[in-house]
Amino acid sequence: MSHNTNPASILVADDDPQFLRIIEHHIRGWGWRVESVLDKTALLRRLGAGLPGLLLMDVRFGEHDGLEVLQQIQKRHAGLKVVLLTAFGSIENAVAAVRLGAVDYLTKPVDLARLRSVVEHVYDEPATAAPAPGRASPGVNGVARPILGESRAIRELRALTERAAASDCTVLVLGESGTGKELVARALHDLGPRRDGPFIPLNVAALPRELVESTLFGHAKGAFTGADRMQCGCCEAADGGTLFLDEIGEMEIGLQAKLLRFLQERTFQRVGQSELVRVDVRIVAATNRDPIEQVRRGLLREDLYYRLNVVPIVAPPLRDRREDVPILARCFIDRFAARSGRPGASLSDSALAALSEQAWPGNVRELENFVERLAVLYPGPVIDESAVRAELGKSFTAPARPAEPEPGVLRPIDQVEYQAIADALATSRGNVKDAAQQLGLGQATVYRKIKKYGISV
Ligand SMILES: Nc1ncnc2c1ncn2[C@@H]1O[C@H](COP(=O)(O)OP(=O)(O)OP(=O)(O)O)[C@@H](O)[C@H]1O
Repeated sequence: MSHNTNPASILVADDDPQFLRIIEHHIRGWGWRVESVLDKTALLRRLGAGLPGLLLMDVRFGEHDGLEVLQQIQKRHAGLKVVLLTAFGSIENAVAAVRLGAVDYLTKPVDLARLRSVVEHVYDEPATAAPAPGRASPGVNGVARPILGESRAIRELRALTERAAASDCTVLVLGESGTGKELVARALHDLGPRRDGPFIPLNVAALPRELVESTLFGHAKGAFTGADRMQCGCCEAADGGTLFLDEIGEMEIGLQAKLLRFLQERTFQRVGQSELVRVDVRIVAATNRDPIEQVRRGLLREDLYYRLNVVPIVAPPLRDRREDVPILARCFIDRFAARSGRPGASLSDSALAALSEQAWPGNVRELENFVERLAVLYPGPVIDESAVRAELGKSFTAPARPAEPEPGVLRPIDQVEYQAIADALATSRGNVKDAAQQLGLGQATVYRKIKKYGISV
């Protein structure tokens, strides 16, 4: 069946109206058009009227099994891009979804930063920047999400990423938060021999510690309370593809020993099972900490570090390659404009120069968020230097806060944490390093919380 495609829209299918409201709000805020459907009949009807650019669908969809629905709609609408939402920890569904042709999966509760990056990855047009001259293969700039920049550091990073992709070796991606480590990991997958296999990211820091092992290796039925059936983990999900272990520095030292064994032998045991499972997986790991310092402090096993560090790739901070700021900012404004149906929006040369002066402690992610904020707040066709300066000059503005509680009234810990972080960022005028110092937390932790609560700096 052929249909009109409306590539500028995202369709969300979930039977929870409250979830839909929240998710729609965020997706719309990032500039895409979004619609939602609450049941299978509405979904099929909606797809019959024209295909969205992307369908986000819950694996448990009313009384229907989302995987069956996925199969049905893929038969009718070949080429429709689907991202499945699965319950926390039910990685098995994710495996099945990817095998059935879903382009990616997300676990619920949805991490908004990850949702956004998945949607962007699936959605945005490839190669905004021209490929480097003389490159024969599509190369890093020909993949769905190009690594942009023309600074020497970025050109070297691209060349190294392409070479490492071809070799299938284990790669450790290092760099501060927001420098593009996940982008490099995806490029390694997309350009390598496993590109047709799954790319399975696992953010170690985003999981409660006690769930990391079973999410990674799966578990047997009855392995722990609530394990009512056997489940596969990310290692199995990534069979034939790439497993991306993000924030590896946060993994518990005991589990690091098991990961090491897996790296050496490519076999592992599901939690609660003695049987060995063998898979064929490429490992890419990333950390925003200094691994040598972590080893020195006894937080990262030295033998694991050497195993992972076969090819290190360092993503440089944006402040060391300011010449890339205009290229990135132009791409972000084009992308945002295209998504939100406002083609033609641009940044003046002096606006770009003003952006290039900044240090961007949150790196490319911070620049991306800032440019989007400009695009939303200054709808004229050309955003000029005064707009940039006005926004830069504003002290950090916290998003609408929850109402102040009565003294002595207990609040959920998330709310307390949110408030503390928002306050620290307000006092430090958005400087994450200072805020982290005030809070007695590591910078990486503060960035993670900023992502978690969707705070804009
Ligand atoms: N060189 C680049 N070209 C284009 N986009 C980039 C580049 N570097 C980073 N980005 C964009 O910046 C955002 C952050 O990048 P990414 O998530 O890869 O960073 P990260 O280093 O993995 O961050 P974290 O350590 O916080 O997980 C993403 O939206 C990514 O697409």
